[in-house]
Order: sequence, then C-alpha cells, then structure tokens
Amino acid sequence: MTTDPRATKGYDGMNDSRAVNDSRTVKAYDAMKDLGISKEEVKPVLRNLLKVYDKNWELIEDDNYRTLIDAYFESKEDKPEEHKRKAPINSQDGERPKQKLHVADRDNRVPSAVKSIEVLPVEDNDKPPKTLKQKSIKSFQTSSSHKLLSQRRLSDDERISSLPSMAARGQKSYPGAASSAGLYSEEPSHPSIQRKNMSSDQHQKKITTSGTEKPKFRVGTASMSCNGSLDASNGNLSIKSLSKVLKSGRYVDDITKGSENVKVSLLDETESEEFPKFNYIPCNVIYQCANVNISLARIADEGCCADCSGDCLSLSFPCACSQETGGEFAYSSNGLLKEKFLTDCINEPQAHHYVYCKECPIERSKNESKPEPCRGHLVRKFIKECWKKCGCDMQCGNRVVQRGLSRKLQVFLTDQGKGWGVRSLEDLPKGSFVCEYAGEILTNTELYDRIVMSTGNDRHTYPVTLDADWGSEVGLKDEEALCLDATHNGNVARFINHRCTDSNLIDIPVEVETPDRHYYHLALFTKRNVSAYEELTWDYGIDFDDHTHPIKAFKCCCGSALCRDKKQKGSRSAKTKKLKHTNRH
Ligand SMILES: C[S@@+](CC[C@H](N)C(=O)[O-])C[C@H]1O[C@@H](n2cnc3c(N)ncnc32)[C@H](O)[C@@H]1O
Repeated sequence: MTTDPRATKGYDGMNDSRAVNDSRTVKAYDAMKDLGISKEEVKPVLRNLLKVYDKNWELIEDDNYRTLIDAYFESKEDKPEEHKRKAPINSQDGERPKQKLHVADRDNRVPSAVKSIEVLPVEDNDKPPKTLKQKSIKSFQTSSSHKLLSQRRLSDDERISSLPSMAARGQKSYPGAASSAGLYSEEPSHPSIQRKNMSSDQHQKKITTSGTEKPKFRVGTASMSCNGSLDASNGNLSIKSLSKVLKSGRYVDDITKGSENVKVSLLDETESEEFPKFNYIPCNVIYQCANVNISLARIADEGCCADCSGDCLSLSFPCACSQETGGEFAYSSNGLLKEKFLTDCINEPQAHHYVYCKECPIERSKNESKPEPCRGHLVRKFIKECWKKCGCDMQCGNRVVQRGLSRKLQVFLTDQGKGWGVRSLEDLPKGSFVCEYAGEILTNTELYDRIVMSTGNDRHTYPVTLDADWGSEVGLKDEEALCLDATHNGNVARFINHRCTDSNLIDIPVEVETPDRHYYHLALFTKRNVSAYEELTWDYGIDFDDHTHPIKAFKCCCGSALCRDKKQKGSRSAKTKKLKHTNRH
C-alpha cells in the first residue's frame, strides 16, 4: 500500500500545490508580522520575489525569511524608484538567480554585516551596481601587517602541539579553529558545528551603542520574532532602524569563527576604528620554544580522582582534586566561584604575598649579562580542575574553565579612547566564569624578541606573564618562563580593557592539564554582580611608574577613582601598587 498522496484517486495536484503555497504565504506574512510589518506591505515584495525566484519558496523561507526581510527593507530604502527596483536580480547577466542572494549566517541571526552583494534594478541593468547589504569587511585573518608573525608563521607541527584543552573543551571538532581562515570568510560553516548548551535564550541578541548604556534596540532572532518593544519611544530602535544601523555601522555575528560554544558578536556603530587584525583561537597554542609538558604520566594518581564518577561536587567528601584548594572545591554547585575563595583571591595583593626570584627571567631578558634584582611576583591562589585522568564526567562541577565560553559576550567600541572593549549581553552574577585569556604560549625570551623587533605600529599589545609560581623556583630555565601573547592569535579576552584596582573581573590561575606551575590557564571571573552591557574590565597589574619596562605603558583612561596612572588628570595615586603581572599593554 502506498502512502503517497499523489497516488490516491482523485488527487488534484494543482489544488494541492496552491494550498501549499497559500499556507506558505500565510506563514511568510506571519513571520513578517512578528517584525511589525503588515501583510499589505509584504505582499508586493513577496510577489516580486516569487517571480524572481521562479516560485522557489525554499530560497525565500530560508533563514527565517531573511531574503524576504532584506528585500522588504531594500524596497523601503528605494521608495522613489520602487517602480524600477522590484526585486534583487543578479546584476551581471540579469538572469534569475539560481541561488539565494545572501550567504546566510547560522542560527537565524540578525542579517550579518559582512557580506556585500551587488544588485541592479530589474529593468535597468545599465545603472551602476548597488550594494544591497553591508559593506564588505576585511578579513580578520592574520595578515602581512602582523610583522612579527609574518616572518615566521606557525608550522603545522607547532599547531598540532596546541594544548589538549582544545579537545577537552566542549568535546567537539573545531574545523579550522586554529587556522588562519578569515573571520569574515563567506564560506559556509561546517555543518557539523553544533553549538552545545545553547538555549534559545542564548540566541537572543541585544545591541547597544557603548559602555553601560541600555540597548538602543533589541532583536529576538531565534524564531524571527522581535521583541514587542521595538519602537523609538522606549529607547529601542525599530526593526527598520536596525536595518539602517547595520548599514551605517558594522556588525559581525561571530568573531570566533564557530570555534566557541557560543557566538561572540562585534558591534561598531561609528566606523571610526579599524577592525582588529588577529586570528581567533579559542585556547592557548604553543608558539615554538615553550616547554609545556602535558602527559598523563606526570599526574600522580593521588593528584587526580580516578575513582570518582559523575559530579565531584556532589560527593560528601571532596575528592583528591580539592586538595589544592584546601580540601574544598573553588566552585559551588551553581557553577560560580565560592564567596570565600573569591574574596581570598581579591584580597591577595598584599606585600607578604610577593616572592622574589633569585634571578628573575624578566630582568634577565632585559639585560642578560647584568640582570636587575627581581621586582617581585604575586603568590597566587590556584583553582585546580578535574581532568582526563579523573573518573568524573565533563559536566562535573569542578570543570568550568575547560568547558569554555558560555556567556553572551560582545566586542564593542568604547567611547573613552580605549579602543575596543568587551561587554556581556546578560547579567553576570558574582563569581561567574567569563572567559580564559587565550593566546600564543611564548617563552619570556621569545616575547622580548618580539617586542624588540616590533616597529611600534601595533597600537595595542597583549602579553601576560605566567609568573604565578616563579618565586618558588630556584633556576627557572628560559623555556619554563612563559607568557601568553594574544596580539596576533587570541580569543575574546584580548579585547578586555584595563581598569585600575576596582575592575569588575579578576584573573585567577587555573591548573588543568599539568601539575607544574610553569604553565597554567588564566581565567577571568566576575568580582561582583555585573549588569548586562556594563563594560568588562580587569586590572592588568601595570606599574605605571616603572619606566624601565620594555613595553611602554598606555595613558590610562580607566576612569577609576583609584587609577594608578599619575599622568592622568585627577587620578589619585593608588594606595595599592600592584605588581600582580608584569605585563604591559
Ligand atoms: C588587551 S588590549 C584591550 C583591547 C584594546 N582596547 C583594543 O582595541 O584592541 C590592551 C590595549 O587596550 C588599550 N587599553 C586598555 N585599557 C586601557 C585603559 N584603561 N586606558 C587606555 N587604554 C587602554 C591599550 O592600548 C592597551 O594596549
């Protein structure tokens, strides 16, 4: 017996297809209604599209009717010549497009600002092509403008030597994650990339101008239904204005190239700043000489919880992995840092917490024959997470940093002269993990070679010294004195700006794969509750009075009452002169 309706007696193919089309039309009207666009307005646009696409509904329905939406806004923009400009048509040959004109983003997001498609009015192929969508945005890909890296690009072998946290994190493949593929590549993403742990709520997008301002418009995109408050009266822009902003400003849907669990957007409404050129990497990668020795054999059995299963946080007796944090885990069952642990970390920078190297790698790299005395390194509290030798599963509450990003972050252009910054699009409770500081793992010497070779054209620099345990070592070899440099290869943390003393984030060292402390992860957590759209900042630990440092300190515009940069008008000299990191940005 067949179940094909076309085989049943009396089947009227014509009527059926009309019925299907009618229901598709109704659905299209409904989708547009959700955006506040009436059926009457949509009708002529839809009719044109159906004509142009030869009734190929798939092309119109794809990406939650993105083509229809674009065509609608296009028709509005060109109202005076509407009679000419019925629908987008391929400008080159005037033929009907066989494919959709726009390259769609995943997850039905706001139309991406990164594609440029040229179209001509239907009946006037002589007119110069007009850009239908956003202007084309240059690739983020590491380019020849990166003087230091371009002299010696990472070889495949070096890339292979990237840390295993890559695999541990999120248990998924990262096609091209550490490659130099451009962030704005129009190549469709690999279909196998699935964003795990992503609720529909996480798809919601709010976009604001800058700093702690409330969003000017917010768009719900998961089901293509917009938030009801899309009007200017309550400070939000209408969906029509969204189209305009996307055309005048620049918006990037996901700077991570799909390599993180969640997307990280970038918004620049001013177009005043050049796009940063760097290669997005979700986790640290060894550049060349760093000795990062990761092997299961180096983790003693008593240093892991091989007998555990499930979630270590649910045990009545904390397992071996809690020893590092005094027999208690750093995290509580809600995934946040425990209050006491966080408070201890925040209160760390006190004089007695500094240790001094016998021969400091930093001073040695400045002057090898006659190094200056060590300026001190802060003794840090570490978090120790369960890892591969442990019996627990990936959802264990003592595996937070290794699971990667889970918050909705956005890179935006600050208006205080600090360049790009980062904000969260959702409220973050105190103790939340925000992101890791990821970059190339360099030896201290490699870093200083880079600095010396730099012509100073890199306005922003991004090295962080991994010196949390230097003081306990007698003769730290160069290949063990490590730092992270996110200038050319880094993650979202490379955009987080500095704020003296009262920043809302704190960096905490995290031991994951290796028990020695030459190499560790640097994770950023909230020090207090942080509201959505507040700029995220951390204290780089710069000593603004150290004029011998090879990296010249920037003029601090953090605006804090506790700003340590005395050059800044009105800034007070800080009581707490921190030397937490020796990095200079
Ligand atoms: C890690 S990057 C942060 C992202 C950077 N704003 C950008 O546009 O790429 C560090 C650089 O940002 C700038 N910056 C960060 N915090 C700043 C502050 N408080 N005042 C002035 N400039 C700052 C400095 O140029 C510094 O070298």
